Amino acid sequence: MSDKKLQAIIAPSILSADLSNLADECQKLNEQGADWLHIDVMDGHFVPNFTFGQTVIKCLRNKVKGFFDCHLMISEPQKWVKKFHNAGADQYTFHYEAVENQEQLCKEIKETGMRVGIAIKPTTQIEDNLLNLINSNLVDMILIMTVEPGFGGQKFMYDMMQKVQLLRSKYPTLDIQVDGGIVCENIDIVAQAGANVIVSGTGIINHADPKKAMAFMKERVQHQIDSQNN
Ligand SMILES: O=C(CO)[C@H](O)[C@H](O)COP(=O)(O)O
Ligand SMILES: [Fe+2]
Repeated sequence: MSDKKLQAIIAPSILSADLSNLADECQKLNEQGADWLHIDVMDGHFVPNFTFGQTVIKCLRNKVKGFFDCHLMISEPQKWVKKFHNAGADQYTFHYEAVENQEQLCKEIKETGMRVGIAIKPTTQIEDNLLNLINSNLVDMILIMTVEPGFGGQKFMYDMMQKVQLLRSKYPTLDIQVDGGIVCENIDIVAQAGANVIVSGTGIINHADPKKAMAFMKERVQHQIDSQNN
């Protein structure tokens, strides 16, 4: 992990897109400067909302290039690793709260070649077990939720920045993602806390100029990374 260089990554959440026209919407986001496409998978059980599953991702993969950053807000995420890999997912971010043996699941995801992400809800603290998983190099990214998972368009929770700061102080090159309520107006707060992977749904897609919003967010986050390293 130590020779890795931290990069600003902008990952618009397609949850806010016109879902009747998803492939075109994804292509448009790619052309407008998305680094990753953030795909929110919800099962109506782990969270009180439904979105799409691996069948939709497989269809998208046939038409859309780029990195599919899949955020699994589902119970029993261990049951879907191979299916999502076969569908074309590039990263499999499961919720820490949804599994008992996180280490085993990390290994199973790694074996497929997908990157491993672990998400934590606002009420979940960074406990020793999570740090041990990061220390074992089993985790590529930690997702600090800045809203309660389930819906787009919610209000950003400022107090989650303590978790981002804690992780960044311990792991200078770990990918730390933030997700929920992030807009151009609060990008400096997440950047200063140490997040480098930015998910934004309504903040980008409902912006008058999504290309400009992504470029602005990226510049602010990269500026913060560069100023920390100099
Ligand atoms: O995981 C999510 C919700 O659970 C979404 O990724 C997130 O809410 C993005 O939408 P917005 O930027 O509008 O808050
Ligand atoms: Fe998400």
